[in-house]
Amino acid sequence: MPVMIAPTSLQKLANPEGEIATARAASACNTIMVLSTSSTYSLEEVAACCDAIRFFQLYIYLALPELFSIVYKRRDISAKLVQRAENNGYKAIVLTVDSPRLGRREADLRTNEILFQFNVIHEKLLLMHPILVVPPLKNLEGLLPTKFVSDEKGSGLAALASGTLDASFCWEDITWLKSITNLPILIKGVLTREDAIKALEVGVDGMIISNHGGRQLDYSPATISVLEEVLHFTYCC
Ligand SMILES: Cc1cc2nc3c(=O)[nH]c(=O)nc-3n(C[C@H](O)[C@H](O)[C@H](O)COP(=O)(O)O)c2cc1C
Repeated sequence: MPVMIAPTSLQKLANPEGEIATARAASACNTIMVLSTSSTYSLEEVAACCDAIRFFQLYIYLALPELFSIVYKRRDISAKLVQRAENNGYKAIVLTVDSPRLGRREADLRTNEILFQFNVIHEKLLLMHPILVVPPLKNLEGLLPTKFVSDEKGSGLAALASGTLDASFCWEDITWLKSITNLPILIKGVLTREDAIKALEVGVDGMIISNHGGRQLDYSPATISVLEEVLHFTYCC
């Protein structure tokens, strides 16, 4: 069965129905939908609007450093998301492991985008900074502070990611993830044979070979060029 990954909140800028439209299309085409943590419709809303088989894509969170002087891990946030996915009939967790940091977003740097709104949209700010204002990330309402303001320069999106995503998440943490859910766990972002071996050792149920669109780490190999290496290994096991 084909799998469709709904890319996130930015989708809503192109289509006001965002992931709801993707979910309906997935139902109609008998396709599995993977809903992003960062979706603009909540995982409950998406579950209520379609009978497609749905997986939930998970990021692992930190507290925002702007509001807490010490950065600390917020596994509780990820755990709550996993619980909600389970309660709402999602059939697997897709753990994204390839974007501990965002890439150098040159378009953001060029436009000197200075402000990024997290969970809040102010019309006035939209007029001042029409380049990128991300719509509210509904899955995180009540779990993370609602407002995030980036540094004066650079990509607000990259600042948000480095301030909220836990770049220290490692193989041992998959044991933790497995301990909090009975859902199968897929990891998204495997690109090497070594990582595929490690993934099986820690007990993941599936892998998505991906370089996140080639837009995070510089010099990531093209997915097609590593496919054979990873698949060959998997078939051999
Ligand atoms: C606008 C946009 C938003 C994305 N958001 C997410 C996301 O929230 N979570 C995620 O795991 N991947 C996200 N991705 C990456 C895609 O899921 C996917 O990995 C990428 O388009 C490359 O496709 P591939 O994985 O088939 O190589 C996003 C991609 C784009 C273009």
